[in-house]
Amino acid sequence: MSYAVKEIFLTLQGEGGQIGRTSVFCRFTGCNLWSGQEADRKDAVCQFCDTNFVGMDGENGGRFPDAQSLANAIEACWGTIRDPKQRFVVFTGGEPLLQLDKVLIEAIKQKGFYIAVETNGTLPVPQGVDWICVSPKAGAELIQISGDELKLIYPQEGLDPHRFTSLDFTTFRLQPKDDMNKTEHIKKAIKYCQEHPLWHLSLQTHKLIGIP
Ligand SMILES: C[S@@+](CC[C@H](N)C(=O)[O-])C[C@H]1O[C@@H](n2cnc3c(N)ncnc32)[C@H](O)[C@@H]1O
Ligand SMILES: Nc1nc2[nH]cc(C(=O)O)c2c(=O)[nH]1
Ligand code: SF4
Ligand SMILES: [Mg+2]
Repeated sequence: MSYAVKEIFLTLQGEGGQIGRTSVFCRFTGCNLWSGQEADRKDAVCQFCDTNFVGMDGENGGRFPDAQSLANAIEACWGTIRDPKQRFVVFTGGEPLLQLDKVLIEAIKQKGFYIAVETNGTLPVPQGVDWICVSPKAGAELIQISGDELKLIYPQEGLDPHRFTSLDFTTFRLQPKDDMNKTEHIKKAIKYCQEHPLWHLSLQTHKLIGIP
């Protein structure tokens, strides 16, 4: 199978339980909850997306003919100066589970990478992923009901965080929705966490420090 990739870049994981960790981000093209076109946003299942996942024109993006060529590109992005024992890749998108498969996971594992995924939870995570972050979306059926973190964007109309607390996740995080009312959403998320301490606040720290 070939893989459509928007971009591959080195950064720090900005969100959630692996925050601050040097990471290669592999952002796949395409999503099942929005076309990525602004004209379609208001009719999309997921309407608050902060990401451009359309096309293959980003840094190191392109159509990779097979798992080996994509694994090689991810390895090259980690580079030779960084400790190979710390190799860490985050598969995101778009929706990575539309493309991330066992063959790619195996090729990446061969290179000694710890594998994390950021998913909307509408598709099952294949075996072999080391860190599963699920971010459910109002109006989309949740299929992946276990993982390392459930990261709920807050607030979402019609989504009560309580609905998820019996699921098999190690940690539960609320991430304030980044839009024109961000300040208000941060306040609301803080209040919710303080009243429901199962939930921990997750901030998008890469945006605070101006890295991708
Ligand atoms: C761009 S998504 C890609 C992965 C996957 N499609 C998903 O939704 O989880 C990466 C992360 O950013 C979060 N996110 C997207 N738009 C956001 C926004 N406006 N404010 C805060 N978090 C956002 C998502 O919920 C997800 O946790
Ligand atoms: N630095 C950084 N951390 C992130 N964590 C999740 C992200 C994503 O878009 O999936 C993201 C991102 O886009 N950049
Ligand atoms: S599901 Fe994820 S990638 Fe798709 S539109 Fe929503 S936040 Fe963006
Ligand atoms: Mg992002």
